[in-house]
Amino acid sequence: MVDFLPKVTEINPPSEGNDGEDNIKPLSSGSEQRPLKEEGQQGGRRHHRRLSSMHEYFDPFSNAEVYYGPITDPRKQSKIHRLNRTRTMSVFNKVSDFKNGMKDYTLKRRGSEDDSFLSSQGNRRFYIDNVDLALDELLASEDTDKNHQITIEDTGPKVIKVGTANSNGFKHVNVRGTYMLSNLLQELTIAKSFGRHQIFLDEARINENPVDRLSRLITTQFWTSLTRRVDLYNIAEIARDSKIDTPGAKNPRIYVPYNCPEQYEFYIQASQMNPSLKLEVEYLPKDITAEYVKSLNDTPGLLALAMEEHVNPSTGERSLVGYPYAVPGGRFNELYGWDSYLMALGLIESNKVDVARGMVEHFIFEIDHYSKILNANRSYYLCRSQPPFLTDMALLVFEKIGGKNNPNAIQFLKRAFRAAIKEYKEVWMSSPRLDSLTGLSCYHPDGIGIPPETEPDHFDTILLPYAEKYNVTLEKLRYLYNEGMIKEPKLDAFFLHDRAVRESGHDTTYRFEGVCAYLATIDLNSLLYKYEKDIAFVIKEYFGNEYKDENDGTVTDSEHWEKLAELRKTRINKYMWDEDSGFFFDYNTKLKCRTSYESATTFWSLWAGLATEEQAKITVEKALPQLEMLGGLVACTEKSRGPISIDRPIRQWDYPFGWAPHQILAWKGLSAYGYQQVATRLAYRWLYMITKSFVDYNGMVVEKYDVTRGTDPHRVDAEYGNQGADFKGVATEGFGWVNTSYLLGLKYMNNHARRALAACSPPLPFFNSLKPSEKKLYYL
Ligand SMILES: OC[C@H]1O[C@H](O[C@H]2O[C@H](CO)[C@@H](O)[C@H](O)[C@H]2O)[C@H](O)[C@@H](O)[C@@H]1O
Ligand SMILES: [Ca+2]
Repeated sequence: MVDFLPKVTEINPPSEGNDGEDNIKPLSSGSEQRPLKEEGQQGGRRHHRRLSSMHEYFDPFSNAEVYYGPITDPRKQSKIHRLNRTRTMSVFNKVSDFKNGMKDYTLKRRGSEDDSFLSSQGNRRFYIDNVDLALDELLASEDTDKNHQITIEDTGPKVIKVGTANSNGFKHVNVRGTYMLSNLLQELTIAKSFGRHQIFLDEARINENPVDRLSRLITTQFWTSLTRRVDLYNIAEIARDSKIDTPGAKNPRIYVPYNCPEQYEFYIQASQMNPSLKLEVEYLPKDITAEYVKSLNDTPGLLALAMEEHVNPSTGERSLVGYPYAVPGGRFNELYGWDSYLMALGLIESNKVDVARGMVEHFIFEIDHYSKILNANRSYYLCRSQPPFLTDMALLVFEKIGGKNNPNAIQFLKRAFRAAIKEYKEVWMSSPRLDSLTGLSCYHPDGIGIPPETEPDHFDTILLPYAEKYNVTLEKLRYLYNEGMIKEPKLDAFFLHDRAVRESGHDTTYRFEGVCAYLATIDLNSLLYKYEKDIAFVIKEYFGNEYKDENDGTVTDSEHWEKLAELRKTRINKYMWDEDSGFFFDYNTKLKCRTSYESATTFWSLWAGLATEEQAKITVEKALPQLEMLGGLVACTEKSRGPISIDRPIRQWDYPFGWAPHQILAWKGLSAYGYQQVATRLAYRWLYMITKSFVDYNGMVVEKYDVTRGTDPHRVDAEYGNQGADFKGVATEGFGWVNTSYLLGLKYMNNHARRALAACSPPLPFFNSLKPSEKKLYYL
């Protein structure tokens, strides 16, 4: 057996005195210096292990489970593995000041850093003997604003001493700067979460190129943290929801479709196995009405999703287990509609096809049992959907699981397209979402009352005049209105549109306020065009060009769907295209006029492939300059958004905020029309912003960014704030669609751009520094 631990070598006691600089805090390996001992070793003789050889065995960038797993635990190594090689050790003559606990040092001389450390040529390691104490010391010294993160806003010394592995922690070196210190904080926090008290830490791990570090974390850690897979033991945890705070929301609850008795049994079994978790299991009725959904507002619950049967190979026992899926992150701890598509793109990029596939399975289940792809699988989302992407998602997964050469993949594709056709017809091409005059579709979900998942004060400005009118508190007003005890048609209209806004995924924006349900948006109609084209393709290729719809008995062929797509394209051009501005605008079906709100979703026409070459050119020439900001595409122009005031608060899907879905769809659309260089330029901007806040703000990756801010773009004080910013010590999830955008954006970057990103080179200086031939790569 190979031995992984260096041989224990006897050393002289370290000398008194400081090996470092003035006033630099040492990151203690204990208030008392505790050299590593052999397990079972008697006190008295101090031993020193030479540790640097472990590099040959441990990848500094391995996953946390490995890096902080038992094999690297200094306390366990003697039991597990030892290195079978020895090497001459440094011998230290001084006793470290660490034994005096943390204190300020007086610089005695400078050439005191661990020489072997300095000469170790990149294979440098730290040894931290007391992770808890080191964390406390690091935070006490560097987290001056006490938010458990080390950021550029902290005003600490920005340098701390860390013991070297070669010296068994007796000698130390300086770790400097926000980025390294915050990475140190992150690593210590992770080590602690693995129950580790002592660690070896490669310098390379906390000094890693930030582009590499972030993409590594997304691929190996963030997706894992965001992935859920229901089983008998975790359902109570998965069902928990931080969004609703009513007494009836205290216990976790799962709602099961009326015709899924196996699932009902499964959840009952789960609740009986651990009664202390108080999991409540309820059947849903066959007919799910808006009235019924409203009646669940105070007793919200998770909605059951697709499960597969597992057979235990040794016992033959059968059990259900959920298909895996990813949640967006932050407070959004359930399966979402369009987030799932956007995450699937990144998951596939990270070779996590099973999760992407699982989400398609869930969508098929949702269409079958809830008659739509849900906004998300919580009871309060039962009436509304989100932007539809199922056909593209299914095709992407299909290709990854073997495509036309795999009969199972073909079956999967057919099931997904049957569901998508049902969704297309029954959700998007039926009343109330279909506008029969134009033949275009609107976001227009059913529902009653105030959406319960929103932040409590979100509607205060709207509700206040009514509270005054009825001389009641806002809370009372909400109750009276939700229970239908007061009738206010204007509020009804407001909430009809508000629900539509939420169905659009763009909650909220002044583009949609008070009007959304009547708008045939360029977003939705581009997506439906893509559905029609994809359905035409799949019917031709995989259904023998004849599709019999079991639900309505119709038989259609590819040509039929091509015609539908052409028709929609004609209508979009007629009602939405504005050549003067270069935008596709939404069409107001009530007022029968085109709107003029300039939105980044105009690029969805390119993503779907419905714009002409000429329209794409005009879009690039005219619309793009209105939307291109420091950090990429902004959601809408400042002009369209209009002035902001106390009575007209800022909305998160408006200027100055930028969102990953807008970037991703625009990059793809532009590339498809030959504007790959424009996509590259936009991607550089977006990645720069993400990388910079990752570096400056303790590894933070958030839901959305202020694309006009150079310094702290993650700071978004709109509506429910920014998701992903609120963590202690280490961010473990990122945010789903931003994770994807980072991985996809990097595909546009050459080595030069990657290096510039790693150096956080701002877009303009970077673009200006390029040679003319290089500028072309960015359409400059
Ligand atoms: O709770 C308020 C709203 O939150 C969701 O919207 C936002 O997060 C979603 C998940 O990332 C995302 O799909 C959506 O585009 C965001 O605006 C939710 O979807 C809304 O229905 C909800 O009211
Ligand atoms: Ca801080």
